[in-house]
Amino acid sequence: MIIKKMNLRHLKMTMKNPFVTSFGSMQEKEFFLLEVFDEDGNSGWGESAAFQAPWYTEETVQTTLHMIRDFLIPLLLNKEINHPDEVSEIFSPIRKNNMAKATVEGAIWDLYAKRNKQSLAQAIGGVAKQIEVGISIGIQTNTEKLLEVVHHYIEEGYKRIKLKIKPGYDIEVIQKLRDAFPEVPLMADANSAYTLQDIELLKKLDDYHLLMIEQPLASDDIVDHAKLQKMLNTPICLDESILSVEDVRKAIELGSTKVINIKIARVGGLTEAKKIHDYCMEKGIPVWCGGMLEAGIGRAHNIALTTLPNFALPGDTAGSSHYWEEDIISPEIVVVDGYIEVPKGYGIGFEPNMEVIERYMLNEIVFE
Ligand SMILES: O=C(O)CCC(=O)c1ccccc1C(=O)O
Ligand SMILES: [Mg+2]
Repeated sequence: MIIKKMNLRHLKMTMKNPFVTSFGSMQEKEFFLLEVFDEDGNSGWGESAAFQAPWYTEETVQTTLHMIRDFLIPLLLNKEINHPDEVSEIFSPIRKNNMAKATVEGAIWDLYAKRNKQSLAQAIGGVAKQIEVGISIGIQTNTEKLLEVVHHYIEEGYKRIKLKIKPGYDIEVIQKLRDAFPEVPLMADANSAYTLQDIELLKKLDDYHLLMIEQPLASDDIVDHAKLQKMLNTPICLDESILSVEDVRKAIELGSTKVINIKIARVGGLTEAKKIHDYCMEKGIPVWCGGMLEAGIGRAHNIALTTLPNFALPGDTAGSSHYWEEDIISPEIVVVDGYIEVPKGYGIGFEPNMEVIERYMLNEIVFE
């Protein structure tokens, strides 16, 4: 296929509720939708994940624009591509900026699947017809509110609860949750809020049979995580520390992790995400699909990824209505009894809703 044209739309949406982590609160979500066209007029869609501020990784909305517009698009426009796996090769002269790369690669994957009259899940080798999902709950103003929110999501059927923690909002909160819901599959995500100095506190996590503790230590660390894992029974899951399959290899060799959170954006695209999946499967390490508070296009890519066989644990891909008054795709993504049905249509299997997209659009750039 030849990439004839690309359309970069900048959107701004407001989430129903602020999402609070150890770094602060966010409610506005700005992102890009990239639509790529081939020589026959087929089109594929990708969504960018970086936030306005660089609190999760170093990328931002503005660095995404800079990278896509000034580096990545010029490398692909009017080029012939036989398979989306070639895209990461073509992007290899550009270091990191994984979220920008994943936006473009995601659009190429959707286009490729559509041209081949396959669903995106089929195109990457996925097998599941439905996927199991959990929910990630931000830090709440008080424990009563948290218990109420958790109760609500358990009633809705979500398969596991992930709780954001930070120093001062951890053991006591987990204790109260466990008292209220002794059996619920529960995990905690620290987004790098602790150090090895907190070892005594972290060891107490072992009392609450958590499924795992996600990214307790620094966002670029795998050495201290290995030391910590030796002192904990609770499995460590790495998120921020993993940017590539090479990172995964090193973390597993060191014993830093027993589970991997795969985010397409953080690892630079579906091709790398699949490599990580395959490597972990070979090593007996289960994986699950993380989230970046995506709108519908990004969410659809996550669903396709989660159909691969080693996605053994529920991910963070909650339904559209958990985040948005109105999502940018039709139909919206719905969760029934903790499951999402994998769409059978070609590509991502959801239609971009142009009316809604135009309503939230700030700006549009066409490249041809
Ligand atoms: O609901 C989602 O999309 C995932 C929520 C989540 O946990 C998260 C949201 C924003 C940034 C980082 C993380 C994370 O997994 O650490
Ligand atoms: Mg995380």
